[in-house]
Amino acid sequence: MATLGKLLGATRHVVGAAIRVSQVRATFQRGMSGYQFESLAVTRPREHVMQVEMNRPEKRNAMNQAFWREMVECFQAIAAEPDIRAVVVSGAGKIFTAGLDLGDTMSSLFVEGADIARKAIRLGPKIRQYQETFSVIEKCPKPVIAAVHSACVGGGVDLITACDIRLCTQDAWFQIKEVDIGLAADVGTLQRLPKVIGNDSLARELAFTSRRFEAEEAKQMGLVSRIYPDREALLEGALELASTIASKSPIAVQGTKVSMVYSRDHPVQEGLDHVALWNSTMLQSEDVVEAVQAGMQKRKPEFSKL
Ligand SMILES: CCC/C=C/C=C/C(=O)SCCNC(=O)CCNC(=O)[C@H](O)C(C)(C)COP(=O)(O)OP(=O)(O)OC[C@H]1O[C@@H](n2cnc3c(N)ncnc32)[C@H](O)[C@@H]1OP(=O)(O)O
Repeated sequence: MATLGKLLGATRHVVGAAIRVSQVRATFQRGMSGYQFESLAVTRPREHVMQVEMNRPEKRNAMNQAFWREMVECFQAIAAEPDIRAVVVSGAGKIFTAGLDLGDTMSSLFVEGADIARKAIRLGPKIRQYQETFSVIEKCPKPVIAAVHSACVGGGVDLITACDIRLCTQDAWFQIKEVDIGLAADVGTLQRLPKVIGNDSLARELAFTSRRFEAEEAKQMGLVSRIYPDREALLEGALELASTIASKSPIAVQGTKVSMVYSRDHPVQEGLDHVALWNSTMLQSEDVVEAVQAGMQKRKPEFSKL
């Protein structure tokens, strides 16, 4: 009974997501003109691939209030784009990101209220809203690749741990900086990093000390999977990887992401039940026939829009 309840819960989650996606699709079916943002530059550099670039280079891509809001709008729109199959997230200018905007966003955390409880009741939803800025990446069924060059500070680590794949340049460095500004990190690093690197002790060390670590160590711990000599090579590598992913069946790739995200947070049997339910529909896709036939005929498969 408990398993059935969980499966029904999972199904409701999937159906709920589909309804939200169709609502957003209605809003964003305006092609690239729907992707005009203040803090982000959104382009389609390759077929089926979107690049989302944090775009406040003069402020080192510090995460201001527009950013926290626009990332949600942007990724909800991407989730609903039938022709987009993979995403690259990058930073414009000198560094990837300096994390939380210590002016604009920091001041939004000082809320009005007659007493501490009333202030807390206002602040709680704001923190949850900021959490959604990165959770939306994880909820987007399309694989998201973080391409990190130079500094990735504070909120930057929260952001990249919500991505599916992380790549960086040789000169990249990372810092879970929150304790240095008097905060427990609260938008994803503490929850996701130990799972990403599979080393709880190291995750705690980095979070307690805010020790800066470099590309080689990031690769050794499993935070990034590849290191490139410079930003140009990094972006080329990230886009190439995104194109490879985009050449596969979108039904298969998105089912894989949804299943891996679900399985990370559930026991093996629940993950197996979830993917069995998922595939009882998705295995009936025309993509299975097309992928198998293309393989037999030694040709490139063609998959239709979602
Ligand atoms: C509910 C909240 C959830 C989120 C929590 C997140 C928490 C965090 O992210 S904690 C980490 C906060 N970030 C920092 O402490 C980093 C501060 N910045 C730096 O240390 C340096 O800027 C950096 C090493 C990243 C880059 O150094 P560089 O020499 O290349 O640049 P600067 O000359 O220092 O800065 C250039 C201009 O950018 C502005 N700027 C840089 N970082 C921030 C920031 N975090 N917030 C706002 N503005 C930032 C800096 O003021 C300069 O502006 P200007 O003086 O107008 O030229």
